[in-house]
Amino acid sequence: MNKALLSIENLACGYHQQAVVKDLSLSLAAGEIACLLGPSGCGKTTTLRAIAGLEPVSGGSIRIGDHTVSSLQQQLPPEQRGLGMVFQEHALFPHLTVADNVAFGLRKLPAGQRDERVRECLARVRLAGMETRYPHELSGGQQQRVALARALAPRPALLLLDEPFASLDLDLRRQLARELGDILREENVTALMVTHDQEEAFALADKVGVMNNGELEQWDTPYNIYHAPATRFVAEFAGYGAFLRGEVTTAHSVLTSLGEVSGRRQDTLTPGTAVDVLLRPEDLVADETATLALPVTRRQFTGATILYHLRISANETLLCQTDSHINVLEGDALHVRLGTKHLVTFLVNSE
Ligand SMILES: Nc1ncnc2c1ncn2[C@@H]1O[C@H](COP(=O)(O)OP(=O)(O)OP(=O)(O)O)[C@@H](O)[C@H]1O
Repeated sequence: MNKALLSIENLACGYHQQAVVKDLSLSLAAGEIACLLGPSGCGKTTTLRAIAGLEPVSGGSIRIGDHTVSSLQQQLPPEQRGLGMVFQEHALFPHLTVADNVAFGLRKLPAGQRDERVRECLARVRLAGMETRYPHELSGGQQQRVALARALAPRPALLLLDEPFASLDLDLRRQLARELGDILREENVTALMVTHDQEEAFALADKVGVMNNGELEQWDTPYNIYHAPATRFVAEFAGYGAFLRGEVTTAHSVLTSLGEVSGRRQDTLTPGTAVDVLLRPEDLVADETATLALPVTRRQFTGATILYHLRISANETLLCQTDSHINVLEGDALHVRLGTKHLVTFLVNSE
């Protein structure tokens, strides 16, 4: 395991005496890419701003490398933190060319090295040849690439990105998010990005943090966030799923209205305990030979797949994702069997 490049302990910060980020701790190793995910207003941007040194902290500490950059006792100015930043709005200098924008943080380098690094960074973001253009002569996606090249050029220890593609349309956003992962890894930069988009976070990040109401509910690999959510909130926020009420029977099973649901359980609950079992769309397998047939209340066609909403009772619905060759209409029944490999359970009425 690499040494922590960013380490936050019990961070608290807010505005006008109001706590916005509460007791947040996380650690990011050198070279890792992480995403902060969470609903609007949960404190993602405030966390990023605190790391950048743009907001004072009211408790806890932030370390970058070997230095404490924020605590109650000290607050290093943003420009001394060795950070790069990319924001949602392009924030390029409109009167400077692409090359001069990228060179902005390289003023201390000799001209030859500076030009070389500008060329290298523009090639990295696939904008070679655009050096003499001005920002207004670029598309929104190209402007964000320039902003990325500018932030990367001085080789920051840590790159902070706040919804860098939010103003772009979905296709371009997904494409840039994919490329961003490659670019960051080629540059070997440690990065923390704020996003609303769970798919973007899963595709890009080594670590994902899910925030809710100022608290970090889980900081983990994308796989664990999806398959081993620590809380109901994380379970519901990070992907489709539904809960099925049941009762623990053995270490490997829960009895529900659909029969025994079995798989490895992570919890240590005793038989007889009432639980809600999380069932992701892939935990239900469409199977013509299955005896269980559930009415389709809604179908979401995506092209390659169909997400079926299946009614179990007046207040219980399950989801099943199939390839789109399995084409059942709303109102008809889909034959399914349970295909759980592991069980994620939450105590009834727990958070
Ligand atoms: N400068 C400010 N002064 C006062 N309150 C603020 C300020 N900036 C943010 N807030 C409040 O702090 C809370 C967290 O805001 P923040 O921008 O960190 O959330 P977020 O998770 O990034 O949201 P979004 O995804 O919508 O950008 C919100 O309730 C917001 O209204």
